[in-house]
Amino acid sequence: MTPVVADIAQVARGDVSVTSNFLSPGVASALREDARALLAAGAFVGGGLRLPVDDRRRRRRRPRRRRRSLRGRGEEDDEDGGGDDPTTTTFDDRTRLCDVCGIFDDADRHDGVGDRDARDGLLDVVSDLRGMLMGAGFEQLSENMELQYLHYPGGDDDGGGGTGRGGFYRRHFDRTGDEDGPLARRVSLLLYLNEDGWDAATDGGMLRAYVRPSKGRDGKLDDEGNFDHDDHDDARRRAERDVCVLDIVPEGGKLVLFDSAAVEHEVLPTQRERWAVVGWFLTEEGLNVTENERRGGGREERARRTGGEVRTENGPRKKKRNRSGRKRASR
Ligand SMILES: O=C(O)CCC(=O)C(=O)O
Ligand SMILES: [Fe+2]
Repeated sequence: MTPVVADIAQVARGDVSVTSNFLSPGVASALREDARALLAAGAFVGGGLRLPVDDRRRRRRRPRRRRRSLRGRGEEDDEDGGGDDPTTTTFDDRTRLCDVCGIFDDADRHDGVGDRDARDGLLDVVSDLRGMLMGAGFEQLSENMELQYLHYPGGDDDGGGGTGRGGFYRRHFDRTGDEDGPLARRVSLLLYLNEDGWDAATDGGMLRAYVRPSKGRDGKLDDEGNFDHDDHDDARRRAERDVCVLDIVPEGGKLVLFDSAAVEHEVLPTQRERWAVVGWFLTEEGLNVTENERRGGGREERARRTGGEVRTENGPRKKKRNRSGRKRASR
């Protein structure tokens, strides 16, 4: 059987790579059942986004920083700076409503719960993806990464743990530039674990991505034509311009990859229980330029999109800059 391969070049140029049926139905369902067992055992942290108390007003994303090496799989590298301590953290359920289970920590602490083999298989898949990304030019990805199960409750009538409020995650970047620590999120990974027959019209729960291929999220390229990942000024204002909206149906087995700093995204309210794995490949600050970006990127053929995603233009994308800074026509 030909392996299903994600289009990494899309990630390198700030686009979103979507691969349907990346996981077989059996693997997706084993992982979902593992996550379901962990949820039942209380391994998930419920509700909103965990924020340091003194950051409540700013509602800035300050994610938990539980990481572990894909190679070692034993030692844990915890840089969360507040983590589980209820005296220093609070929950912001206006930004996000979903339950989270850290695969390297929360799940591991629940020995004997769920399907360890399925989880180990997931780590192999993720490790292969890291190899693939590096083979395609993302040379400097750390062996440490973050990996979580996500569970978004359905609305009242989903018959599957509904709380009366459907889950969601408001518009955000996974990497904002405010994070502490030596490692930064470089590539975001999503693997959907939902049951068959997701109907976006009635179930909602789509991942909406705001894409500006080849431009970086602040619309600026440096002199070499690379994204400037460290310039986070004006991002929100610029994100409104020249943006291409991509709605992705969270079908079981689907893989989504994107540049954590370049692609703003949100999860639309879901009426149906929604399961996912989310992960971040990390890089040391300053080591995040890919071969593709060094070569200029953005010239590859737009790869076929699988899974029936809907792409709509929010206004024309008129100009792009090439490596020498001159404008060229849009694709
Ligand atoms: O559940 C999803 O589709 C996206 C989750 C997400 O954006 C995140 O955890 O940062
Ligand atoms: Fe995200």
